[in-house]
Amino acid sequence: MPTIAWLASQPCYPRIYWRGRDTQEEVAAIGSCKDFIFEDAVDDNQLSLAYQQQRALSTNQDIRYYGGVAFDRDTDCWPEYGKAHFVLPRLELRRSGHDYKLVINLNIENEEIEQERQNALQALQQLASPSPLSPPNKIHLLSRSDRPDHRRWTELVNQVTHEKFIKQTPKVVLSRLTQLEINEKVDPWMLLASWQGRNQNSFQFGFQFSPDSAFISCTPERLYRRRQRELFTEALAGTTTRGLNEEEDAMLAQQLLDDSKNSHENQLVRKHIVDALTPLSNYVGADESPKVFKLSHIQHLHRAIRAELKGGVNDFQILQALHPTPAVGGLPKESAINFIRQREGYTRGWYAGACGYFNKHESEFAVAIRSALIEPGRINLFAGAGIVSGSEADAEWHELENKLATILSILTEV
Ligand SMILES: C=C(O[C@H]1C=CC=C(C(=O)O)[C@@H]1O)C(=O)O
Ligand SMILES: [Mg+2]
Repeated sequence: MPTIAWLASQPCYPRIYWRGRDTQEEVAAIGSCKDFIFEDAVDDNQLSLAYQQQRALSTNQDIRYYGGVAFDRDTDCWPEYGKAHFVLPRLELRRSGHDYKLVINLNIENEEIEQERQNALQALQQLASPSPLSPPNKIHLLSRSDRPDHRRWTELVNQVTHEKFIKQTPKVVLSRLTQLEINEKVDPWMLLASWQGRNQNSFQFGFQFSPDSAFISCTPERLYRRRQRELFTEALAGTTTRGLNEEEDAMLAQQLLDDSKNSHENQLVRKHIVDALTPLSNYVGADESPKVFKLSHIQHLHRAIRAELKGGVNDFQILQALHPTPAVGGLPKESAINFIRQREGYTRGWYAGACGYFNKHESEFAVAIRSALIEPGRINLFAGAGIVSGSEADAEWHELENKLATILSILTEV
């Protein structure tokens, strides 16, 4: 039985799913032992403080807090998701290859231990036997709307690429919300399982805090993975489509590698990440030349980056330094984010946020792009594109479409 089907069969919330990109591990978590939601603006220092307090309560090395941080913590947020939301799950099923481990968390901070033991037992007794996920149905689309629409998108791209603006702000990653109105029920876990089938080399995760809303993502992009003091991150930016045959595919990949606009898009991310990590690290190394990262409908430029962190550097300093990277925000960070905040015309919420987990020895976060927010009667899809000098509005609009191609091909007849 796939772990994701087990998760979808359980009657409790939150339901959380996490699968790393190149780790063999998969996690399904249900219920919460502790829940930390930040509805008001919260910076990394406040998050760090809350985390240190939690960490001081237990010496258990296995404890993980799963959750996410919104793209922009200074604007409105989605209800339930907040500006940041982390959960110490009640139960976790962790699979590593053929090994399964069931983790049960008890919160004995305020509760009587006997009461908390009862709560945990109850959660175990409530576990339902899993049933297979039903095969995906194509949705009947009532309508589709895009925000910004094509006309507004063109204006925005022209504003960013205007000589005067781009001199000060060389990159802004503009994005679009595509809303699909439907009148049937879509199972987010079924959708995520199908998405996972198409892009095995991506992260897959989902957060469902209540029955009516789920945020799922099948993203290729790692924000960072930390093992003790070793840090892995990357510059993933620059995009083209896949070819219809091997020859065409290789030609497109070569064109992507040779293209100056796409190279620039990627270089800016690489340079920024290296600069941001340097004060926190004893060593930072990044690929000189990019490689091509292939997904089912598109291919990206990719540079791997590795750092040896200085002693005492914590996850929140890493988050602060990296998030949002110029692969989803822009450069300089503040001016790009201001532009997005003022002009994009919708709330990104957790789209392009950072989702993953904290643990004492190893933490991992993905960048929540290629994502969807599933609500009753509506599927919200998100796509962004890095606007730099040389960007053309129509080509970038097309890039947004290409980024939605996989999920749209699962949802609708194409
Ligand atoms: C912001 C997104 O993609 C980023 C990641 C890879 C390539 C990108 C690009 O070529 O523009 C974007 O920077 C998205 O998919 O929503
Ligand atoms: Mg691009």
